[in-house]
Amino acid sequence: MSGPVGQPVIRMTAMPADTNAYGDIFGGWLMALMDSGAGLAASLLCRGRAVTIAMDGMQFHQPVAVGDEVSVYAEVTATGSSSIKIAVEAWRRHRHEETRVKVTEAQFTFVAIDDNGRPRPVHG
Ligand SMILES: CCCCCCCCCCCCCCCC(=O)SCCNC(=O)CCNC(=O)[C@H](O)C(C)(C)COP(=O)(O)OP(=O)(O)OC[C@H]1O[C@@H](n2cnc3c(N)ncnc32)[C@H](O)[C@@H]1OP(=O)(O)O
Repeated sequence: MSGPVGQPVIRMTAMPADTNAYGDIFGGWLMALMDSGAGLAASLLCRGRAVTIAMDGMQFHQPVAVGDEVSVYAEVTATGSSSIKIAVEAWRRHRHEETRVKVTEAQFTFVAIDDNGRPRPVHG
């Protein structure tokens, strides 16, 4: 299996407070982590504020367990006038092992915005 896309942007340990009633880590926790990671990539590229406008193709391949190391990777795949498309993946690693497994992926679209919350050019 090939490795993660792009650059590492966030690394966290999954904690008991992040679980659902069955003891699995909430999908929403992973989505929030991925959104934050994509936001870092978007803000760096546009050198300012950027907001999420779309999240497409979210796939949860495998569950995440309490204690796992969860790493988020992001890669800018395209830019428009004000929009930025970012491929994001989350990978888990059991804290006692080296093997990493991709658990989640999605395509995020961010829009660079100005001080009035309106779209602005990504570059400039
Ligand atoms: C320095 C100290 C700071 C401290 C601070 C720290 C902060 C540390 C936290 C950071 C955390 C960040 C990561 C979380 C980021 C959120 O959680 S953001 C919150 C959730 N998102 C929102 O609230 C956004 C709500 N939406 C909006 O405000 C408006 O839709 C927008 C984004 C301003 C866009 O306005 P609009 O009139 O719809 O714009 P429009 O011109 O039609 O389209 C703009 C672009 O979006 C594209 N687009 C429109 N719809 C779609 C769609 N469905 N799919 C794909 N593309 C689309 C268009 O094609 C266009 O692209 P370009 O051709 O310009 O490239």
